[in-house]
Amino acid sequence: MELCIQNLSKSYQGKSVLSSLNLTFQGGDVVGLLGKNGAGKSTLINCLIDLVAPDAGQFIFNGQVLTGDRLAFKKVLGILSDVIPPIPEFTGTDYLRFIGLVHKIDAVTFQKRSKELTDFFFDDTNMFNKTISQYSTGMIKKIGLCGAILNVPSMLILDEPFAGLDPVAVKQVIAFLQMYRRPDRIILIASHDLNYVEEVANRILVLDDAKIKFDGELTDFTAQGTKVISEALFDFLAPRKKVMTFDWI
Ligand SMILES: Nc1ncnc2c1ncn2[C@@H]1O[C@H](COP(=O)(O)OP(=O)(O)OP(=O)(O)O)[C@@H](O)[C@H]1O
Repeated sequence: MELCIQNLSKSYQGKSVLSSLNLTFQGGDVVGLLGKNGAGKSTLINCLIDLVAPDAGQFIFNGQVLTGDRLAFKKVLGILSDVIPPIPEFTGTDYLRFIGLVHKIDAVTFQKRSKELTDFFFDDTNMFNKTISQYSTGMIKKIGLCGAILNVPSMLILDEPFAGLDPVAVKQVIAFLQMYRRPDRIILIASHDLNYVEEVANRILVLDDAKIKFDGELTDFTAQGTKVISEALFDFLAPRKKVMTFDWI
């Protein structure tokens, strides 16, 4: 399992968000994608999952350049992103059934996977008969995660998976990801929840000024654990010092 991103560029209204990025993801990678608000993390993900057309660049999946509908790649993809939320008019059960149909998962396999996933992530299974429009933020995230995993994706992409989850749910997601990572799977997690990222990632990517500022092992990023991850990120991003001039406070 290998995905190469070559010379990926994207601008919005003349402002470069991604500038000639080159990256390779390999099986076993659990990547924490970090960066400030507006750094381009979601744009990178959206280009990767074919929601946003890049200005330039190509994706090479297992040696094949992805073109057209990229179906071979999408079949092995699992995505959790607020940009494509679970359909609010569906019940949780219907939503998972819909995902199962999209991936042509047979009925017996579907029953087993959906039951085991929902039993793991949810306490109150009565909710599955209610429409997703009645779910809380965390419940929407969890049903979205169940949907993302249903096809047992080789590439699992999670955009802000921890945002809106209570601490118990976060623990469940982390435990699940620790179970899910394998030498033949890639997990890409864009998140600001650095301590949670640290519990699952083995590789860190930092995006800043449309470029990759850091790409390496988590242990190198934190200088063999001598820095906490937030401090390490702070060092890379070196934010401008702003002078406080609130004379009205
Ligand atoms: N559809 C769009 N039209 C115009 N500009 C956009 C669009 N989508 C994103 N941008 C701009 O691209 C830049 C990167 O946005 P993006 O959402 O990728 O950042 P991010 O790193 O995911 O941020 P955050 O951490 O806040 O989620 C921002 O300046 C944003 O305003």
